[in-house]
Amino acid sequence: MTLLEFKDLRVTYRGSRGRLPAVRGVDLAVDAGETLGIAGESGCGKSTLAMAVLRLLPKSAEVSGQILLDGEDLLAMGWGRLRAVRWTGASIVFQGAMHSLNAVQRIGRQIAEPILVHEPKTTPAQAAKRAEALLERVGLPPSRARSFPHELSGGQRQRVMIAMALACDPDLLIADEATTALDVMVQAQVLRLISDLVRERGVGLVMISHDLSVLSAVCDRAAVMYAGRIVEQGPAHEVFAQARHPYSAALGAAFPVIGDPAARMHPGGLAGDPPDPLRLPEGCSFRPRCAVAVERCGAESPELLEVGAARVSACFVAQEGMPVVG
Ligand SMILES: Nc1ncnc2c1ncn2[C@@H]1O[C@H](COP(=O)(O)OP(=O)(O)OP(=O)(O)O)[C@@H](O)[C@H]1O
Repeated sequence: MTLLEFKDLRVTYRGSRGRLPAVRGVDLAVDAGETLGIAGESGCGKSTLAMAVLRLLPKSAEVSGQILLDGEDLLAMGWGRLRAVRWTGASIVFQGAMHSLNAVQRIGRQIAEPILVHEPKTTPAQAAKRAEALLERVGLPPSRARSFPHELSGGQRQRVMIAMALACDPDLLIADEATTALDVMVQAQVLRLISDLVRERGVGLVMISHDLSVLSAVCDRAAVMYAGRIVEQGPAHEVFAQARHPYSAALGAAFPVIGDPAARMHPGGLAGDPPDPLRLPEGCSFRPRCAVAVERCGAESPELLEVGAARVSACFVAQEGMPVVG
């Protein structure tokens, strides 16, 4: 059953330099209990997509299309309904979310707060008990409920944010670079924790990262974004190990998993910079950085089309069945 669906989502920021198209027509679906990774370099529109789900974008953002959560359009609903959906329907953990904890409030109280707001029949004692159980589930001693944020390490605070995001049993969790600010060892532990928790609770997960190898380790499916569009989508390990778009291949090579034989399949890496969204090139947006571009790529923008079982790619070369690594 489809849990979350983006239908032709477009987000344009109005600014002093003009209108900046950050998301340019994204169609994407996540099933209940499924884990979807979204990969791409900085600036490709991943966070804009994530923020759009809970309507957290700044006023300068013009949004069109639909974002359906359980069939209900989040972009069309009133603020009252939206407040009810936040935390219970969908919740989000940001990069560096640990800095958004309230410095002068105990951890347990902060985790209990969304429970008390969204479940008015719950007593403060019951909410406190649930907060302790959640702390335990994210690998922290329940006694930490009495701690203040400054008494915890960065990794522990990020675990608290995950506990808080899951406090009201949402159907969907969005993790936007949720482990990027942590050191590598802690990153791996927190990633495993998120993946265990969503599977055990049947929560749908959208995990956003610039690192395709991270997503391939955690997610069922992966979508790769470039210049505001999805350019490839498929089973996560396949997108990483056998990319069907030259950008995914380069992204996979830029962050190879040490010791993974798949890492050797993509020589090269990621040279050059993504295009300025205000001055996108003619034809395919990736063409200026692409080693396998053909003449047509400079004239036409490729659609996202099927290139194999459960695989889609917006690349003319892949659509012709040719190798995407030069
Ligand atoms: N509030 C804003 N006003 C104007 N432009 C913005 C705003 N937020 C983001 N942008 C621009 O929109 C584009 C997409 O940004 P976004 O943050 O969604 O990308 P991202 O892939 O999440 O990158 P990062 O990983 O660096 O956050 C970029 O060109 C960015 O400069």
